Amino acid sequence: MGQSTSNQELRVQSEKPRRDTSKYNPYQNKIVKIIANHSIITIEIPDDSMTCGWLLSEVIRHYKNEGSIAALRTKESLDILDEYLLRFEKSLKPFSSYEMLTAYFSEDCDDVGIGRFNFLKNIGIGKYSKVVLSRKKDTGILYAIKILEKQEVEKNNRLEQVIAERNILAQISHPFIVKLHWACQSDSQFYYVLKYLPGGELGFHLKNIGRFTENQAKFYFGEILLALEYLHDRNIAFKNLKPESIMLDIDGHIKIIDFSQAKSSSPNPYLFSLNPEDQNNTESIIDKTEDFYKLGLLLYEVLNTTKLIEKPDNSLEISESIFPKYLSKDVKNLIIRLLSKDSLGKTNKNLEDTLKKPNGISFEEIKQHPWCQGINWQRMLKKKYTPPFRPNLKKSNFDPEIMKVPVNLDTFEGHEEENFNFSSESIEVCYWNMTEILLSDSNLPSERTSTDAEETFKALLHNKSIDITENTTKIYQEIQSFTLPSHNEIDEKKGNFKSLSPSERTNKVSSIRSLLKTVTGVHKYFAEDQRQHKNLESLSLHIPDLSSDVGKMQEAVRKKLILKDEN
Ligand SMILES: Nc1ncnc2c1ncn2[C@@H]1O[C@H](COP(=O)(O)OP(=O)(O)OP(=O)(O)O)[C@@H](O)[C@H]1O
Repeated sequence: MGQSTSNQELRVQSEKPRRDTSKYNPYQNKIVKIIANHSIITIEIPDDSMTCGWLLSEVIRHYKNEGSIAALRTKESLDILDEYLLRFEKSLKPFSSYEMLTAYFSEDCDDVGIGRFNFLKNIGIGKYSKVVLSRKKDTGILYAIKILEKQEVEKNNRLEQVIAERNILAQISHPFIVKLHWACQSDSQFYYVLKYLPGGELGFHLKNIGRFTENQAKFYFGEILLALEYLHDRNIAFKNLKPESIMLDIDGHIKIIDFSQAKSSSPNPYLFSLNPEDQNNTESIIDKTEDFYKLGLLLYEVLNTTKLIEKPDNSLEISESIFPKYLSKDVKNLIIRLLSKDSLGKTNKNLEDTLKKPNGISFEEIKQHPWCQGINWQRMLKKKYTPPFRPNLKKSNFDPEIMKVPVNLDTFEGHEEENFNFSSESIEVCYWNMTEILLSDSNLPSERTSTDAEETFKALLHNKSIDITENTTKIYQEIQSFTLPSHNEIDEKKGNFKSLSPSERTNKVSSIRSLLKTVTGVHKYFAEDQRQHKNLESLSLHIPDLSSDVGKMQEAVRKKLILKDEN
């Protein structure tokens, strides 16, 4: 390592990307200062296209002291901006000049359980659980950890439901549903390690705003409907739809959380006999009907300043008078259709019809309903519509009272509850493997098939609110078709690299690289970029153990970016 720089201020002019200097550039370069141990690193941001990934890589490149920087965070630990800094593809625009940030140093951790995390603060208190914002010690990534007391679970006879919640979350992957990364346990608690959603509850924003306009409500309704459709297609009933179970991600798109009431029935209801007496089937229809009904209540609630209250017999009085005058005829009609509890085939002729249209309305009918005209459902699924509301990046979206409650946790590892522990790492390892293949110059031999990977990255890139972990399932599928063919197969394999001419190959590799640069925010990764920067030399990359999480990918990117000692 070079000479010690502690207690010294490092002032580093970052290499600016090539641009046409003949044109006048009125942009005033922003300065960001990063406290790393006892030194301060000053980075000049050349322009607004620079990303959080780029900033992190610059800081790592310039830091020469002990320790490995894993992430950046705000000085005052503002949770939403801390999460923003971890999303590599995000622009540095929201940061003002002379912003002061702090480096987070990777902590070694051999623990395989909940000890891998540092608990930061309470962000939610539910009926059965508390939710704590936590940072993974090695990667610096933030997660929301939902914690349930085993004693309480037992007392309320909820073990079956707790395991069901874990099983359901482990098998699903959808842009509008929270992702479960790990499930683990101690002697006294269960933990679900979930993706952290810094935008707060929809209910929290609804309270602040009062009510949504029909257009705003349509956006949320559409994203929720797609999540419900995905669940019902897999025979999962959510059963817990309310503004508090819908959270906003950093861009304002929704994610459904809280599967504490969810129920999963037979994988295929049509495998059941069509006997209306069939207990399971009937229950499954009722559960799904409940989702439509609650969707109706939710739509009413977000458009009004009040909730619809059920009578003691659980019925609702539905008439024109319950609707305020400003609502359109179409939305009133849709709410009434959704609130109809006519689910058990009273009007449907047989059970098969009922299964397709659980409460007299099907997903297709809702999508075709006049109020939903104009929604392009494919666009909606790809998050192409701009959210009506973007969470404030400068202030927390969580209840300050809850955050004041101190975090007090027992982390003793204890006996295993069968079927509880879970890890999404295998999927992430595949993501890592693929990234490694694409990143490594020497590892791009002719026999690799690049098309699937390229398509994946393209798809990721087109989705503006790209979220690396959210796309891991898709990437997992892609990696399956990205296996290295045996030598005998190489020549026969159509579409592989070998079948491309040298110039086609170069084009393909360079397009994959440019996609990857955009995705990771790391712009000076490859040898050809590095040649332009004398100081930058790629270190040979050796990651002995790939059985870790996506953070390894970041670590590898960082390692490659470490500057060779200038002396
Ligand atoms: N992934 C997440 N990111 C950020 N905050 C979250 C996340 N998951 C939950 N929370 C916060 O924690 C609160 C409680 O979580 P959740 O609703 O899952 O718990 P619960 O005990 O099942 O609650 P309920 O009382 O609704 O049954 C949520 O309302 C939300 O504010």
